[in-house]
Amino acid sequence: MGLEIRDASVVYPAADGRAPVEALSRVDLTIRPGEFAVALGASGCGKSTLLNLIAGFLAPSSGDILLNGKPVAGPSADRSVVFQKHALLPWLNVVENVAFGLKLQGRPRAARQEVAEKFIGLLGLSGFETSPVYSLSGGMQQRVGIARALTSDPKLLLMDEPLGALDALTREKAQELILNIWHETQKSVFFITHSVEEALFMGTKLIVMSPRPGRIAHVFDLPFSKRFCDGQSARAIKASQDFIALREDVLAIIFADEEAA
Ligand SMILES: Nc1ncnc2c1ncn2[C@@H]1O[C@H](COP(=O)(O)OP(=O)(O)OP(=O)(O)O)[C@@H](O)[C@H]1O
Repeated sequence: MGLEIRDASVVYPAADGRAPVEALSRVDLTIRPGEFAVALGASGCGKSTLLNLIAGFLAPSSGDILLNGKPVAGPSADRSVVFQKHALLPWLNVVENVAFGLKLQGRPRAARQEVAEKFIGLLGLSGFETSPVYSLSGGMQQRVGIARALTSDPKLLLMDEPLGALDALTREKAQELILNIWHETQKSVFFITHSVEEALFMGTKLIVMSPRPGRIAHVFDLPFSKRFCDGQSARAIKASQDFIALREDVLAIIFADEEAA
């Protein structure tokens, strides 16, 4: 059943003498179990607002957000969020950061340790358990943030430009790592990016959004992440004819939307 958004709109009220902002207008979206949905679009088209709705940080002005048929009434452990700025606790080490949510839930120390070790291994951070997080590279810190998000075993992983601050090479490696984890854990994902290439490579569903008012303008099914999980190399996929053709089509759509706005 997964996540279902029905005719959802968000209006931020007028403030400081400015007019109200229609950040999202009449959005319909379904994210099925195991689906990797990627939202792409110009700045201000409502991507983060959509993520905040799904996370339960924000209620829609109208419409419905349903998870497995039940209305989303606020944040919950079944939806974990990874932000661009990883929001780690700098005075704690890697394992303490990864286990932090479990500690808040009151899980016993041994159980916390076991779950944290599992995800530290999955994210390729073994050997760094006791390192203070400030001593790690940006890419490693982001992996700590992803490991922490996975510890609550969320049904849906929400990622707001998680790789935006990484250098190009680290970013490509992180894309592959996230796809491998997605494939292994079969989670549903909602992922925001500004990179067309990243969106096409990672998603099974591409949501192209337009601004003023923010809305879903186009939805595409994507085959490329499945090819990666079936063993094709990321470079070969990104250099393939159909990938390049779709990348150009999507860029043309985004530029046309920009000019029309
Ligand atoms: N709390 C708020 N109060 C008023 N307006 C807001 C608020 N948050 C966002 N907005 C406005 O709503 C619109 C959508 O913002 P949102 O952050 O969702 O877009 P975005 O696509 O995520 O942008 P970006 O890519 O720059 O992060 C923008 O016009 C923004 O200025």
